[in-house]
Amino acid sequence: MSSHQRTIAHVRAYTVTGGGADYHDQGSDHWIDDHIATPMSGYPGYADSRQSFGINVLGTLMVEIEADDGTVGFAVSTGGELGAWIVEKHLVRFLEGAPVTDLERIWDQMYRSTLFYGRRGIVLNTISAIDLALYDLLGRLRQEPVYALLGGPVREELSMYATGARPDIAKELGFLGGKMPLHHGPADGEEGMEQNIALLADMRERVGEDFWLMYDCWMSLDVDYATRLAHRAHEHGLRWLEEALIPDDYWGYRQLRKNAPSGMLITTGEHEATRWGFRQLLEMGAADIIQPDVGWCGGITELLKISALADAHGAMVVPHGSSVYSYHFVITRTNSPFSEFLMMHPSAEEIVPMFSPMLLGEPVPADGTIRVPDTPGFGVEFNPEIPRHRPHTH
Ligand SMILES: C[C@H](O)[C@H](O)CC(=O)C(=O)O
Ligand SMILES: [Mg+2]
Repeated sequence: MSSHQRTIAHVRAYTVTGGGADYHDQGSDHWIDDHIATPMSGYPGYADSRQSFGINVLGTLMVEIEADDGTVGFAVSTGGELGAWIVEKHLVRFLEGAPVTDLERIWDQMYRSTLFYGRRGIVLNTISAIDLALYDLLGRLRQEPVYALLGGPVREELSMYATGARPDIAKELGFLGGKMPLHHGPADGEEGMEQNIALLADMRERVGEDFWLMYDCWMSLDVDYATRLAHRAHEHGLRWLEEALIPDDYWGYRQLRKNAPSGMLITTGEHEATRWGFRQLLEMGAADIIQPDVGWCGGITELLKISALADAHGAMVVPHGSSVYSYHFVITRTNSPFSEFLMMHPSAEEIVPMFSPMLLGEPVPADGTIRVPDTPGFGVEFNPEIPRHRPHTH
């Protein structure tokens, strides 16, 4: 029986804690929670740690989809118990009993039926996890890697940049660039600005002229501060300024892109979702690179549409994080020339798998490049030693 005749027999949703898809869910000594500037930095009680305001409250959502022959596909995203509830109590009705190849219809029904409480955020994370699990299932049924389902690779391997506290070590490890978290925003005044510039200058000194350095501002700035930072950082060869403003401020991004020094790229989009959100960014000329997260923007089904839109607007698509779920996509797109690797080692000094310890078989960069697994589906298994919990059933 060929895969289009197979149907979905069971859908199950689990929660998992401790790193993985909710990569902010780390120990307190991790670089990812070390006084990073955020939209909450103006509130003194929440400036030192992102966990203090709840960045890790969601946890990981794991969705498992079983076909009528017993083949199981799965995916993980950020979403935890809320996501599990949306799967089991609401969206499962569009899946069970349907042909496993009904990706477009299932996506459309999930999106339309949740419009009254969804459109982005946790609902789109959940829709993404289901869509990714369906792609994994389809790949397993057809015995093909997901990249083959998407039209095949346009290059042999992925070139990676590293996100973390140590671009100097990322350079030694062969990455093409290093993106650091910004530690100070408007609430830290001019002294904070000087510290931001001093860290960049120190890193530039360590890595030399040609290595890419970027700042990830995680939605923490305003247009004035971001413009001043961009011009100061330009003197130290900052390649791009990422997510400087809150995601809803499309007008601010448009202004910032106009204000930025020539040659500096303005990037954003990891907290944006769907073709309509990205249409807004692209039509307003708000970013040089868009950075959808395939686990949050609507899954592969939606990312294909976002990517086509970006291509027509002359913008690059460099997805945020997301490990294998991004890799299988990026390898098939000419307008996604490189990819992100989040350094999840606590001090960013060593390479560990991005969704560690949740996935088995997750590829890691060697000399700054990743070869995308050619095993069926996304090519990873859920680590059976990690406890998972099914909080709701249907
Ligand atoms: C480092 C950033 O603050 C965030 O944790 C990750 C991110 O935005 C990115 O990888 O991009
Ligand atoms: Mg970012």
